[in-house]
Amino acid sequence: MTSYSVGVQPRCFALVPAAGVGSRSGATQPKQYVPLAGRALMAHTLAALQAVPGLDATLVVLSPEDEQFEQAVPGFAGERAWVARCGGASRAESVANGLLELQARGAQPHDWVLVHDAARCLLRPEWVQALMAACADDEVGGLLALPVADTLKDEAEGRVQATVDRRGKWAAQTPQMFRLGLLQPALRQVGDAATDEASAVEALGHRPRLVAASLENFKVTYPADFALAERLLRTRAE
Ligand SMILES: Nc1ccn([C@@H]2O[C@H](COP(=O)(O)OP(=O)(O)OP(=O)(O)O)[C@@H](O)[C@H]2O)c(=O)n1
Ligand SMILES: C[C@](O)(CO)[C@H](O)COP(=O)(O)O
Repeated sequence: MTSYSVGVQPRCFALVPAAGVGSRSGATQPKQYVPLAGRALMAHTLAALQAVPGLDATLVVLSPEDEQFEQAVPGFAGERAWVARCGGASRAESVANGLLELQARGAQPHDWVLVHDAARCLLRPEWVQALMAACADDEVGGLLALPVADTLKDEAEGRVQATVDRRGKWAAQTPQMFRLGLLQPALRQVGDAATDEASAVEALGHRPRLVAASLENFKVTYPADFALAERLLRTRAE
């Protein structure tokens, strides 16, 4: 594979896919705009990323039909905070379109891209820093993740088919951090089949690094997740 370790200092960009509709959330608007602890869910996510030292810029990828962002996250856009309404029909397409936007803004193949779900609003800057430190000298890159703590079941028609050996199993979170020059061809090859960036990179034969994060870095997905996220955000603010 291409060796990026010698020569120019890579830059680090955050790319936040935020073009989903939140169909599982039960909300009447895209879940990234649901108010939590005084501001839109996604405003918490972006504030955490903006507090990470060493991130050169953050790009938010919105749906082309989005009319809410500027009101929901006032004052976001700036020199190091970019917004593009180039979201696609799937998360993978939104990320791929975001990578093209980063390129158009000068990102180079050796630069790092940290893809983070807008819906993971409990992110802490120190977890991102831990990922960046772990991947800085890595050829491939890596992701935040959590070793599975529950017993895992395989299901068929509402009944247990089998108990799955959970040893060595991790639940993938975000950010997921890869070089632009690796992630772009990986997503191009795998397309919508990739539910995360790591699986696209894995499909090219690489083994991303796993960096342990926290249960708190969960993705708001189902109706009950909003109340949990709000409680945690309010506790942090105390
Ligand atoms: N076409 C899409 C679909 C998803 N996302 C983003 O990808 C992240 C993780 O996806 P998920 O939790 O699945 O969000 P939704 O697709 O909005 O939710 P659902 O699958 O319940 O509809 C979210 O921040 C979401 O906005 C995106 O940018 N473009
Ligand atoms: C990328 C991700 O957050 C890793 O857990 C997750 O796969 C995204 O959610 P989706 O439901 O697959 O879109």
